[in-house]
Amino acid sequence: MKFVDEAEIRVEAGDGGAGTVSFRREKYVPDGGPDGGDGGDGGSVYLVADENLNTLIDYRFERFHRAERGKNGQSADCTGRKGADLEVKVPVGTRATDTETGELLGDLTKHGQRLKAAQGGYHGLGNARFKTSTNRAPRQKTLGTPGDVRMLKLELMLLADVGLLGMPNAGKSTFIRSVSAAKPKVADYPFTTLVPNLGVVRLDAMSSFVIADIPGLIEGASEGAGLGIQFLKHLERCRVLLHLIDLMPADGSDPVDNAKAIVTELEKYSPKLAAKPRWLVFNKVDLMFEDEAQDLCKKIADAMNWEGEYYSISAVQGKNTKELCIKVMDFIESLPEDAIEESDDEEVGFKWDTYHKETVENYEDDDDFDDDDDDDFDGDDDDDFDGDDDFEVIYQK
Ligand SMILES: Nc1nc2c(ncn2[C@@H]2O[C@H](COP(=O)(O)OP(=O)(O)OP(=O)(O)O)[C@@H](O)[C@H]2O)c(=O)[nH]1
Ligand SMILES: [Mg+2]
Repeated sequence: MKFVDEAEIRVEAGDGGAGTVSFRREKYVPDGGPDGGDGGDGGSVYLVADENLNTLIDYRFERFHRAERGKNGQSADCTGRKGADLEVKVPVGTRATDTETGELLGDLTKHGQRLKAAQGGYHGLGNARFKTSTNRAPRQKTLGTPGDVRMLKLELMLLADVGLLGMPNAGKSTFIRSVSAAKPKVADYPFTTLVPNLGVVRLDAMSSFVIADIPGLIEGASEGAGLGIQFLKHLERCRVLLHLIDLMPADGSDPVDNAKAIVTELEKYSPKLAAKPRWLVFNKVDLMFEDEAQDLCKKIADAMNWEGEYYSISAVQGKNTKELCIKVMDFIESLPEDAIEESDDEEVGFKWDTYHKETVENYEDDDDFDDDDDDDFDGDDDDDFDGDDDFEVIYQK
């Protein structure tokens, strides 16, 4: 399953600093010559691929990125300092496009790869540069050129490594909430989840995987019951499926029947999908005593003639969930690289969880997006030819 994560950002390179007009003024040096220094170049903005990042979500909040402006030249032939470059870190796999021209800037495919997204302005010249034999006291200077300003679309294709499968209310969304930062809605009625959700499970700085939560399946889904099987197509590219089974369904249904129904629907949908590595995950062990739960899990697995892996967890209490994720990670890492199928599958609109959505909405609501009250960064007053600081600006620290 391919999820598309995307964000639109504005990058502004720094303007070049202006040259200055100045004359040497010193005791006992009458009519000192011109000594106005050049300005410094403006800083450029670079996109840098960083394998520690998994998503572009942060760039939905931090939308404006500006490199430092070059300082103006000063008297006594002092050249202005160059503006610092700004590095915008993005996950490996990010593609950047200029939204105005549609130009593809490039794909960042390797850790550490740098892509210049906006060129800094060139410095202006000070009056010392204009001194000639005929003009000993030039009053010319030039301004620096403005830095590039671009709107960029960043896109990241994410491949879900793990897919969650199960009846409504099995606890799929609860599970993804407990193991990742994703916060899809959880409720005790069927079909709470209506669109796929994605979570990134991070075990440590070096290992993480992407997990997809899809709406529940019910018996007859292949004939259109419930929400049907349309969402199963999102699991086709996963490397392992976790089939969640509610040990004690609130509607009194039999967990064995429920589990078998899911397998039947899966087979009807696609034998290929049904043949994928699939593990049974018995959920809600907190509802009974430990040994009772273990007996029941075994009973269900036997009734299904299950010979593969099975685990028991409590998604709500986070019991055994970490252990399960470690097993999943080990399994994924043990697969040969070429087991990853490339697909030109249609893209799936990516839904971040409600938590992120609400945060974005609140952010937009409180309307201080173009508040420039904290603009004390522009202390260097003179020749600041872009007076339009209507944006929240992220500065290089
Ligand atoms: N006791 C207990 N309840 C759980 C556990 N996991 C989930 N639940 C409850 O089961 C109900 C359904 O959970 P969801 O996570 O929404 O289930 P789902 O599989 O995502 O359901 P759909 O989105 O409708 O397909 C909620 O009331 C959860 O609080 C668990 O480990 N123990
Ligand atoms: Mg759900």
